[in-house]
Amino acid sequence: MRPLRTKAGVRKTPGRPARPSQSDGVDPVEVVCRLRPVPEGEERCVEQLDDTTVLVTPPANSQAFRYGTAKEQQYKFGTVFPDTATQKQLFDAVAKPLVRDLLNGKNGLLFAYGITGSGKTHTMMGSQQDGGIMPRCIDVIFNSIVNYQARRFVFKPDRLNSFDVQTEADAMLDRQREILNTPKPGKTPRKRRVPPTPGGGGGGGGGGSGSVTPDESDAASTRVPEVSQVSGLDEDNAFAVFVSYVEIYNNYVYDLLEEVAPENMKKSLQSRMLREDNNKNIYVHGASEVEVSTPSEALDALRRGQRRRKVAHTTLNTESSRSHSVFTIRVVQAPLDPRGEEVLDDKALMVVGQLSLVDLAGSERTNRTKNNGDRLREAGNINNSLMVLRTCIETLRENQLNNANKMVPYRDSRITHLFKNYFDGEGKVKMVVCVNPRAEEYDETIHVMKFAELTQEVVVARPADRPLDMGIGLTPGRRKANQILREAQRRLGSDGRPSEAEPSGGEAAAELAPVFCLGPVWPSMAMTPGEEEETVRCLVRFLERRVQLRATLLHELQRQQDAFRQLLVKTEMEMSALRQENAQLRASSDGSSRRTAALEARLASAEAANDSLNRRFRELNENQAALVNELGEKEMLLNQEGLERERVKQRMKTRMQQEKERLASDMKSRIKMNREMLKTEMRAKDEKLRALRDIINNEEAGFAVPSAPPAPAPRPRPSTANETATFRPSRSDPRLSGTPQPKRTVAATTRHRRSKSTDAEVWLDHRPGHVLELATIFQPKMKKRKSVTKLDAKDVINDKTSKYVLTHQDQDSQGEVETHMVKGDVLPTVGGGRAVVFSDMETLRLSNPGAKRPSDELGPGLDYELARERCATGIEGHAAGKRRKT
Ligand SMILES: Nc1ncnc2c1ncn2[C@@H]1O[C@H](COP(=O)(O)OP(=O)(O)OP(=O)(O)O)[C@@H](O)[C@H]1O
Repeated sequence: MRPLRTKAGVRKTPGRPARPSQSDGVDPVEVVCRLRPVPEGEERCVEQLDDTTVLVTPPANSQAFRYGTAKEQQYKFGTVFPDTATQKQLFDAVAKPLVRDLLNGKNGLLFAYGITGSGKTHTMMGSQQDGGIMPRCIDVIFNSIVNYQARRFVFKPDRLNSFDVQTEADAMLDRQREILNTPKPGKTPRKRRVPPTPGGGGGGGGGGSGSVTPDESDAASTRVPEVSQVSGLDEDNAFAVFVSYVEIYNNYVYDLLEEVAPENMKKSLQSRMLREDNNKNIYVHGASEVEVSTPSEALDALRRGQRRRKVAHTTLNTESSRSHSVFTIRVVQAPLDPRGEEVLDDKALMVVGQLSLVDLAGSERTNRTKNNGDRLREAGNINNSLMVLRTCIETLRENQLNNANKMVPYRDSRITHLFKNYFDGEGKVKMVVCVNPRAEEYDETIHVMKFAELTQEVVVARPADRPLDMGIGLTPGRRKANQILREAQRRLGSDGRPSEAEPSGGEAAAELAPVFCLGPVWPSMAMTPGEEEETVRCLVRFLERRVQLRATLLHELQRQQDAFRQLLVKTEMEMSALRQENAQLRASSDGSSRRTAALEARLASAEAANDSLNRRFRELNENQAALVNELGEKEMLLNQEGLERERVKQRMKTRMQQEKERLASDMKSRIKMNREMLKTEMRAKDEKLRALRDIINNEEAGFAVPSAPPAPAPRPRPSTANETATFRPSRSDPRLSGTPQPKRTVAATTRHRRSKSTDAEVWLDHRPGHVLELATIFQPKMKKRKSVTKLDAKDVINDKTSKYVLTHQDQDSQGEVETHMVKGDVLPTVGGGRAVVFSDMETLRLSNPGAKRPSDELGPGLDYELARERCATGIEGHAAGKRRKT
C-alpha cells in the first residue's frame, strides 16, 4: 500500500516503494477491499474515504490504543467496495477478467482473505438469489462456451494433471457406462437425481455423483443465474469444463469430491499429496476432477463438496471456517479436425486454463480465540499457513525490490506450495480483502490491512498469450461449415428429396442432389393418341440422360473404388508397418512401465515415509511449542512468586522497621518515665536523708523532735565527703550503741502514707486467697474500691482504676500471722496499656510481747540500722517484677 498522509497524527509508512508498474511484463498482485455492513449504531473503526482509500482509526478500547502504539492510518487499494456494493459489481470488476483469461487458456488465482466473519464466504459463495464469485464464474463460463462444448468424455483426465482426447466411439462407451452406473431414481428415497437439461437444474456430475437433495434442487430452481458472457472465443475449438474441490485443514489436503459410499460418509477423508507434473505445475495428486456440462452440474459438485466438508468437520468436531477451501475450474480446449467434426487427438494442440477460487480460513491470533487442545492446534495451523503465505509474499517482495534471489519458502505450507506456480508467473493473482469495520475487530483488522498492503507490492510475471489457432493450417470456420452441412442433410431427409418446408432444397441440396440420385422425377407416361411419338421421344431422352448419368456415376464409383482400394492397400501397408512398430514400442513400453512401476513404488514408499516423518516432525514441533508454552507459564509463575516474595520481604522489613521504631520510642518513653521516677525517688530519698540528718543533728543538739512533718527515710546511697564528715552512723557509733537511747520519731512521707486514700482514687483490692480477719486497729482506708480474688486484665486496663493493693497473709518463723499489703499505682503505658508500679508495702505483724525477737539479739545498735534501712528503702514494682523492702 502506498501511504497517504496529510493530517497531523496520521502515520506515514517510511520508505515505502512506489507501486510496481505494469509496463515491464509483470502485473502487481491486485488487491481490492470489500467492507461488510455494520449494524446500525455500532461503533466503526474503518471508513471509506474515496474509491481507493480507507481510513482506519483505533478505537479507545483497542489493545493498540491502550499500549499507545495506535494511530489513524490510511490504506490504499486497487478498489474499495463500500458495504452497499453488490455481488455483481464485485464480480464484474474482479472475477470476470479472470474468467476471460481462463477461456483464453490462462491461469488465475483469487483469494478471499480477512478475519472470521468479515464476509469471505459471502463474497465467494453468496446466496441463491444473489450468488457470489464462484456461481457467477460458473455461469459466465457456460454462457460463453454453450455452443462450443465437446461431447462428454471426449476429454479425459489422465490423473497426471493433464488430459487425453478420446475417439468419439470411446467417449460414447464411457457415456453409456455412466448412464448404466447412475443410480435409478427412487432407489435412495431421501435423494433424487435430476436429469441433466442444458442450462437447467440438476444433472449427473462426472462419475455419477451428482445426486442432490430435494431442498437443494428446490434451491437450484430459485437460483438467479448470471447472464453475461465472454466473447471472442475460438469457435473452431471444442471446450470442456472440469472442477475439483479440495480443502487444506491442519496442513493436510483433502479431496472434497472423493467418491465415497454413503455408509462411509462419516469416516474422515484421506489426505492427498501435492505433486509436480511434467510441466512443473503443482497439483493435488489423486484428487477427483469432475467433468461438468452445465452450471447446475458444477454447482452440484460445489454443494457436494461443501456437504462433505460439513460432514467431515462434524466428525472431527471442527468448524468449516477453520480450513482453507480451494475450488478449481479447469477449461480444456482443443481444435476440431478439418471436417469440423471431431476433436484433434494431439496433446500439443490442447490448451488448459485454470482458475482457483480460494476461501481462506479466518486470520485469528490464538490469544484472541482463547483456544486450547485441538482448537489451539487448528488455530496454530491456520496462523502458520497464513504466516507462511505472508512470509512468501514478503520474500518475493524483497527479492523484487533488491533484485535478490532469496529462496521463497513455498513448501513450508500446503497452501503456498499448491499456488507456487501462480507466484512464479503462471497466472494472475488477485485478492479480495474482506473487512468487518466494527470497532471491536480493530486489533485483527489492522494485521489484515498490513498484509494486504505488502501483498500489493508483489509483482508476478505476466503469463504469455498462447496462440489458440495453433497455426496448424486448418481452415477457420470448420465448425460452422460442418453445422451447415448437417443442417442441409437434416433438411434433405433420408430419400434425398427436398423437404416440404423448403421445396427448393437450398444451395446445399442442389450441390448434394446429383451425387445421390439419377436425375429429376420421371416425366408423365400418359399415351395421348397422336402424341405417342412425342411421349416416346421424351422418354428416350429421359432414359438417355439417366443412362448417361448412370455411366457417370458408375465411372465415379469405379474411380472412388479404385481410390479406396489404393487407400486400403496403402493403409494396409502402413498398418503392417505400424503393427511392427507398435510391437516394438509395446515391448519397450512394457520395460518402461515396469521401471516406472518400480520407481513409483519406491516413490510412494518414500513419500509415505516422508509423510510420516513430516507428521512426526509436526507433532514434535507442536509438543515443543506446548512445552515452551508450559515453560513460559511456569517461568511467569516463578517470576510472580519471586515478586510476591520480594513484596512480602519488603512489607516485613517495613513492619520490622516500624516495630523497631515503635519499640525504641516505647523504650525511650519508659526510660524517661523510669528516670522521672528515679528522680522522684532520689528526691524523696534526699528528703529522707535530710530529715534523718535533721534528726541526727537534733539528737546531737539535745534530741529535739523535729518540727518537720515525718518523711520517709532515704535509701542508703553513696554519701558525699561532706555527709561522711557530718553523719556516718555505725554500730560503733557511741550515739547509736550507747545508752540512754534518744527518743526517736517515726518519719513518714506522703508517699508512704498508710492507706490514706483520696476520694478520687479507685482501688483495685486484690485478695487472691482467704484472708484472716484480724480486727486490728489500723485498717486501710479505700473509699472507692473494687475487690477481686482473681485478677483480670480488664480490671486493671480501664480509665477508673488508679490504685492497686495486693493482700496476702503469711506465718512468720515464730508462727505469728503476718499480713502484707503490697500497693501500687496503676499508670498508663506508652503503648496504650496500663502498668502497676508498686510503690510500697505494708506489713502487719501480730506478735506476742513476751516472746523473744531475733532482732532483740542484735543489740540496740542494730535498731538504728534497721530503722534507717526501713526508712530509706521503699518497694517498687511493676508488671515485670517487684522489689521489696520491709
Ligand atoms: N457484504 C455483505 N453484505 C451483507 N452481508 C454480509 C456481507 N459480508 C458478510 N455478510 C454477512 O456476515 C456474516 C458472516 O459472513 P461470512 O460467513 O461470509 O464470513 P467469513 O469471513 O466467511 O467467516 P469465516 O472465516 O468464519 O468463514 C454472514 O451472515 C454474511 O451474510
